Amino acid sequence: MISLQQIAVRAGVFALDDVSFVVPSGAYGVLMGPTGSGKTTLIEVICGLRKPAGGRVLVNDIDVTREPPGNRGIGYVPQDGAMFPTMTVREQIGFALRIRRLPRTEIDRRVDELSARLGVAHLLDRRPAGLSGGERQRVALGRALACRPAVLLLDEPLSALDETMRTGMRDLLKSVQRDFGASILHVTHDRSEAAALADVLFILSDGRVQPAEIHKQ
Ligand SMILES: Nc1ncnc2c1ncn2[C@@H]1O[C@H](COP(=O)(O)OP(=O)(O)OP(=O)(O)O)[C@@H](O)[C@H]1O
Repeated sequence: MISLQQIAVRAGVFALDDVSFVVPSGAYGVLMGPTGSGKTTLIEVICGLRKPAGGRVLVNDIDVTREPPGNRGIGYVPQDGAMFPTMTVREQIGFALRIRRLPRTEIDRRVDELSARLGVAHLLDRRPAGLSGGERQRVALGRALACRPAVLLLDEPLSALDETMRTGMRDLLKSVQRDFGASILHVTHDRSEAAALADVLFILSDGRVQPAEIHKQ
């Protein structure tokens, strides 16, 4: 469960004053809204990269508003996939596990399992420069899932992909929701993507988040 309660946030002259919404436990939430409406800003507040001026962020009923990003039980896939250029795919996926000082054998076991699940096992020794957009997104997803987060935040994860890859990645995201049991919040501009994926849909516009109907196609 992800719950935002009366969040206020400032980014330069941009401000949101009173944003509240809930993605229920295990649900796939989609957040839509015009360019510049503050979707990424809200995602950054949820994962702890941006400090809110007021309000609370709850993950599975626990107030994480003052917790550092690594203590929130949240996996984050940023808009550009943001890879570390010098690390191999194995190192990227295992990164958060090394920070948590898990034993080497456990890290290798989890990375092997995840990379097989996400279809990137053949890429483990490669570096990001040679990866396609779809491969990068799968690796970024693996890195976010490695710590078995309660919540997964996805900022426009399909926007750089062509139609075929997009369909494959949509199916993968739905199966990740099923298999990992995480609550998901996915930001997109694409209505058909929202309709295909969302259990709950929210629109951010003029500083307000409102629930919206999902028109399944
Ligand atoms: N560090 C900053 N300094 C000044 N303004 C900022 C900063 N970060 C974000 N903003 C502004 O906050 C507003 C919201 O930006 P944000 O990236 O959250 O929008 P968005 O809804 O994710 O947009 P898009 O759909 O284009 O990705 C924008 O007007 C942006 O210019």
